Amino acid sequence: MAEINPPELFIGSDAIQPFSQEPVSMAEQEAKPQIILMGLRRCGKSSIAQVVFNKITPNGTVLLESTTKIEFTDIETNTFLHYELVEIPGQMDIFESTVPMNHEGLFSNCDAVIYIIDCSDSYESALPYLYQIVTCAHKINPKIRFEVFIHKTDVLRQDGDKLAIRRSIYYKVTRDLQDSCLEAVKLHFYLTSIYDYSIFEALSSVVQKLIPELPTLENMLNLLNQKCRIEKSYLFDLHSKIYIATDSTPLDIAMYALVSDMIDTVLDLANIYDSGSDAKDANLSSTFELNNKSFLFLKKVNQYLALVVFMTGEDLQETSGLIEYNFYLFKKALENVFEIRTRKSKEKLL
Ligand SMILES: Nc1nc2c(ncn2[C@@H]2O[C@H](COP(=O)(O)OP(=O)(O)OP(=O)(O)O)[C@@H](O)[C@H]2O)c(=O)[nH]1
Repeated sequence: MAEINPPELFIGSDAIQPFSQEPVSMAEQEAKPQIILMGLRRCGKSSIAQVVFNKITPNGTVLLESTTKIEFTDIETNTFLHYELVEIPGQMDIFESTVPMNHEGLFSNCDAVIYIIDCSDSYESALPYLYQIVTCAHKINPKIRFEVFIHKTDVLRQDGDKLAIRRSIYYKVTRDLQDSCLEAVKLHFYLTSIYDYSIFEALSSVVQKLIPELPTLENMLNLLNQKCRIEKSYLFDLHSKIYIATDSTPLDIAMYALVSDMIDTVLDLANIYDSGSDAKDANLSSTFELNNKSFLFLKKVNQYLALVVFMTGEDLQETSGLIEYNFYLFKKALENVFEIRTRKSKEKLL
């Protein structure tokens, strides 16, 4: 199978092939990755899905009714991110034989399990079910990744309390797995809440792992940073506000919050002044000037994705030409990566 080489970036567009977005076939759709959302009753599964993907306000989730059957949601929000979210109701024990879809079928096709623990309740009661899921799912499909969201952290006032709970859960879970000789199974822990940006950040980390081109995208963003003296850059999915890639510098949650607010503002304004023309929409860009000569610059790269960068100490008037040119090359390179992906998945199906 041909390897994906990083596209030739920032040296001119001659080497880059034109972008073609062809319809996805049935077989390709079936191959999409699957993420399972699990946890005890009322831990917050539906709320997370509704807030992130359906734009319900966090307060609006208070009235959500308990889920009674397994829910499958196809999430295709951009060219790189197409997966299925499967929500298992908290009242359903998937290890019971009466459940409509048995756990073997469930885990054998799944890429990641997100297990949600309500830390506002007695979180220890959620640990035996987590242990049961990890041991069983790992046996059926050793490739599954386990992501644990320690959720509703907004109810904990002190950062110290959040870290103490995380430490305690981590310690108990790893000890139980070690006792079962399963220390090789790695779990990732996140502190989340729908009342702040932590849930978007955690989901970004989870879904990024589903994108095989992630190292290439990271490389491209690193190169862009170098060429334009950018401090931080993100490739955002505009619909869900999940970022599908960022450069290799450390992530700052305050910066993420700022970028996220910027996207909301720009999209709201774009909706108000929308001319209805696709061409205008595709060229959408915006600059926010912050304190101390720093800037946030957003530019749409296609219908779903936007590149957002943070710069300090630059005179934007002077550098705007350089940025525009490199953004253009970035966009072309991205199209190239997507084309390689489409070609590879077609080859796989032959
Ligand atoms: N404080 C706080 N409450 C939350 C958060 N996320 C969800 N909730 C609340 O938790 C309650 C239960 O949320 P659901 O999303 O219905 O829980 P669920 O896991 O889907 O429940 P089942 O369908 O019974 O499995 C709701 O009242 C939500 O408003 C959060 O981050 N913080």
